[in-house]
Amino acid sequence: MSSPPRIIQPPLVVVGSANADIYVEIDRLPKEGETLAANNGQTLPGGKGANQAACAARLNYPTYFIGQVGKDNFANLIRDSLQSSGVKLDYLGTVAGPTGHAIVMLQPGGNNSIIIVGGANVSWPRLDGGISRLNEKAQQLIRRAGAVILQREVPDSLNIEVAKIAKVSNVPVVLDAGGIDSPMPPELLKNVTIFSPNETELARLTGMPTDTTEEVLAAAAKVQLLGVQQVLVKLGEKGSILVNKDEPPIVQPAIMAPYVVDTTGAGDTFTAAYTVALIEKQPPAEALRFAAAAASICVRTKGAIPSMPDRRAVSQLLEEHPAKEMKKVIAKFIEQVNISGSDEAESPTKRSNVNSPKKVRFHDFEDEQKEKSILGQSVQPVSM
Ligand SMILES: Nc1ncnc2c1ncn2[C@@H]1O[C@H](COP(=O)(O)OP(=O)(O)OP(=O)(O)O)[C@@H](O)[C@H]1O
Repeated sequence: MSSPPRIIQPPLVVVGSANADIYVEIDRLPKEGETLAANNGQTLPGGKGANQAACAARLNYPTYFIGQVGKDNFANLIRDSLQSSGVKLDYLGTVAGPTGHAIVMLQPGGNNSIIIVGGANVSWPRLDGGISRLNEKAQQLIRRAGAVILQREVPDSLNIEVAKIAKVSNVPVVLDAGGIDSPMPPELLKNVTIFSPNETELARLTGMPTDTTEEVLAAAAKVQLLGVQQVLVKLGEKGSILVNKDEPPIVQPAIMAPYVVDTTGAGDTFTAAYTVALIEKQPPAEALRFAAAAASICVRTKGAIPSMPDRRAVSQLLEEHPAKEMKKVIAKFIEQVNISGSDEAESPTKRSNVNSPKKVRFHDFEDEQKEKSILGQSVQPVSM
C-alpha cells in the first residue's frame, strides 16, 4: 500500500531585527559624568523579528528568519535562542560591526529609558541601481513562502523590497507597525496585505484618536485608504479588532490571564500566532482566537522569547476557553463599547466618507443569532 502524500507546508518567513536586550535595574538615571551601580542586570535575546520568528517556530510552524547579526557574543546569544526555538537560520547573515542591542534602564514605578544600537539590523547594503540586496536564494524563499512578516526595526527600503517581491508572487505580507516610529512610507503600506498596529501606533500614523472602539474603526478605515486590505489592531488587555475591506470587522477580546507577570512580547506573539493560523487556513475569527490564546500565555512569564508558548499549550488554553464560553466576555465587551460610544455625537465612523465598516462581527456562537446594536452599526455574532 502506498503511503499518503506528504503535505509540504509553505514556510513562514520573518524578515527583521535581532537584538540583545540588556536590562539594568536602577533607582534613577545617572547624572552627566556620574557612575551608578545597578541593582541587577540581565541580557536576553530579543528584537521584534527574532521574537516573531521564535514564536512561530515554537508553534511548530516551519519558519525562516532573514536578518543580520554582527561579529560579537550577542550574535551567539541570538543564534542559540532562535535555534533552540526551532527557527531555520540559513538566511541569518553575519556582518562587520556590532549586533543590534538595546539598553533598557528599568526604573522604579515602571519607567523605562531605552537606548537602541541598530548595529547589524540597520547595516544592510544600499539598494544599488535597483539590484536587490537579498541574494537570489533569499528572494526565492520569499516567493515560495506561505506568508511574510515584517516590522519596523530594519531599513524601510529593505521592507519595501521584500513586500514587493512577496506581492508579485501573491504571498501575503503582514506588517507589524512596531519599531522605529518614523513616518510610514506609503510605498510600504501599498504592498502589505495586513497592517497590524497597536492603538498608539494607529493613532500616530493616522493623527486620529483611538480611545474608543469607534475611533479605532475610523482610524483603521483611514489606513485602508492608503492601500492596505486588512488592519489588525492590537488593544492590549482589551483584545483586538480585525478590519477587513468590504467585510464587517471582527472583535476578539483578550483571553484574560489569571495573573500577568510581564507583557513584553505579547504583541509579537499575537502577530506571529495570527500569521501561523492564517497560513494554516484557519478562518479569521479562529485565527484571532488562536493568537489571543498564544498572547495570553505569553504575559504569564517574564521576557519575550522565554514566555512564548508551544502549540500544545495554546491548544490546551483554547480547550479551557471554548468559543461558546466566551459569550459572556463578548457580551460585556459589547456593553463597554456601547458605553464608550457617544449617542449624542455622530460617530466618526459614520462621519468619515471612507469605506467605513457597516457591521461588527463577534466571534462566534451558533445559538446566538440575534443582532445587537453597536456604535449605530449592526453587530452580528457569526457562526463558525
Ligand atoms: N493582560 C493581558 N491578558 C491577556 N492577554 C493580553 C494581555 N495583554 C495583552 N494581551 C494579548 O496580547 C495581544 C497583544 O497585546 P498588545 O496590544 O499589548 O500588543 P503590543 O502593544 O504590540 O505589545 P508589545 O509591543 O508590548 O509586545 C492583545 O491583543 C491581547 O490578546
